[in-house]
Amino acid sequence: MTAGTARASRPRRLRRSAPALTPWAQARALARRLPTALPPERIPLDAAAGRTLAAAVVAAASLPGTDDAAVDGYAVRGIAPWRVVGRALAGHGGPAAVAAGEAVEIAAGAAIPEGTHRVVPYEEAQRDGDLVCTASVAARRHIRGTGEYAAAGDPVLPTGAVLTPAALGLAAAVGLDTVTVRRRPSVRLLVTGDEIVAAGTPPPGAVRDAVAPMLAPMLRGWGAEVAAPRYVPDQPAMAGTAAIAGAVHDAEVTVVCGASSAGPADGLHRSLRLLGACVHVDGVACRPAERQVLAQFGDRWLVGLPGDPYAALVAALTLLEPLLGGLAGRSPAPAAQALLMGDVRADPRATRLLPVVQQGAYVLGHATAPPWHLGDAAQADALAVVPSTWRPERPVELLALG
Ligand SMILES: Nc1nc2c(c(=O)[nH]1)N[C@H]1C(S)=C(S)[C@@H](COP(=O)(O)OP(=O)(O)OC[C@H]3O[C@@H](n4cnc5c(N)ncnc54)[C@H](O)[C@@H]3O)O[C@H]1N2
Ligand code: MOO
Repeated sequence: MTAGTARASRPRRLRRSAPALTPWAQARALARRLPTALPPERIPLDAAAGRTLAAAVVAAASLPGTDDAAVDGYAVRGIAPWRVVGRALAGHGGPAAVAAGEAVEIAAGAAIPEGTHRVVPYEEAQRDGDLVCTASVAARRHIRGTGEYAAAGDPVLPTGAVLTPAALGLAAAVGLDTVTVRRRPSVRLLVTGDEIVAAGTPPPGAVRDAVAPMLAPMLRGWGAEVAAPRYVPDQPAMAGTAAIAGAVHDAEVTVVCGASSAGPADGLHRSLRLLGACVHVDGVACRPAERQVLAQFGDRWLVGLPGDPYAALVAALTLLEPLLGGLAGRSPAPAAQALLMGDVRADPRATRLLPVVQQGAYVLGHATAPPWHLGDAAQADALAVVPSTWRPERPVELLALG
């Protein structure tokens, strides 16, 4: 078992009485900082979307690879008028050099013949037989210099960056077929509760699982490899402990939904004690989703989410998103901020997380969102983080809903 060394990360021993709550921002920071990034692997570009770079992308080729035309037109040398002596098409070469008073009709992307100093775009050129001239005295040369955007050997994307579609295009543009990324963390979700059904219309007394359908795509969006959820009964209690032991063995991150409170069927804490977990966070000072858990078994992690679906969403954004970011070695993105309008008040004892809708430069929040209902979150653009000290004129941080 690896215990954190910093004071803030020292694990708390599980107690029967209510443990002290970790402040929301501190819980997030711990989840981000405690894990060690997974090992790197080299993979093809077409498998790398959404992965995190474990090494900078370094240009193998200069971009552009040669001085080339930025527009279609005439590459010219000397003073107008110019006599057109040939054509240069991209990928096909053309006249290697021209003399003063000569021009080459050129396609965008074609290497410019030696000696030409400017490309006159078609729309600025007047052609008459072999001759071409221009009335434009524009200073733009319309020539891209070799390595103007990247020289071979230049880093073009830093370690920790997420490979977006544009980033993959850039890696290809500088001549790469593979990239070095972090291995994806594997995640197993355990959905607890005798009342929970995985599919169909729930009969009276049963509750349809709302958490696995919500969490699986979020986890994939955060770069995880997500195994099929397992449904775990509350009874017998050992079933939960065995399910957790199995999941911790199989996956880097185990997520337990429900059973995090102190009710008669809520066995998570008992299982953690039996399995010798190192508990870093046991309750977070936020509304909703106070009952969240972050625990460690060696290099394996467990996050406990409250069963109520909106509270589970809040807890996933509080602990799971930064934990997966830490395991993937991802550089934290700067937090989006906005001014918050609506009938909202801070809670003096906790950070509130509210679904908000974008309204121009502002976001609009509702006074409360009940922990058990996803109605507002399902139509929200983000969750706003409302600290206990918040005042209406202060911008709030926004958490993207994926
Ligand atoms: N004495 C107290 N009791 C409770 C408190 C409290 O402060 N004092 N807090 C309540 C709150 S708030 C929450 S949240 C729950 C957290 O409890 P658990 O994490 O143990 O969750 P469960 O009891 O298993 O379930 C709570 C609720 O959510 C429904 N649920 C569970 N899983 C799912 C799912 N996958 N999909 C949809 N709905 C789910 C479940 O049926 C319950 O209604 O503790 C309270 N108790
Ligand atoms: O505290 Mo519960 O975790 O909000 O719904």
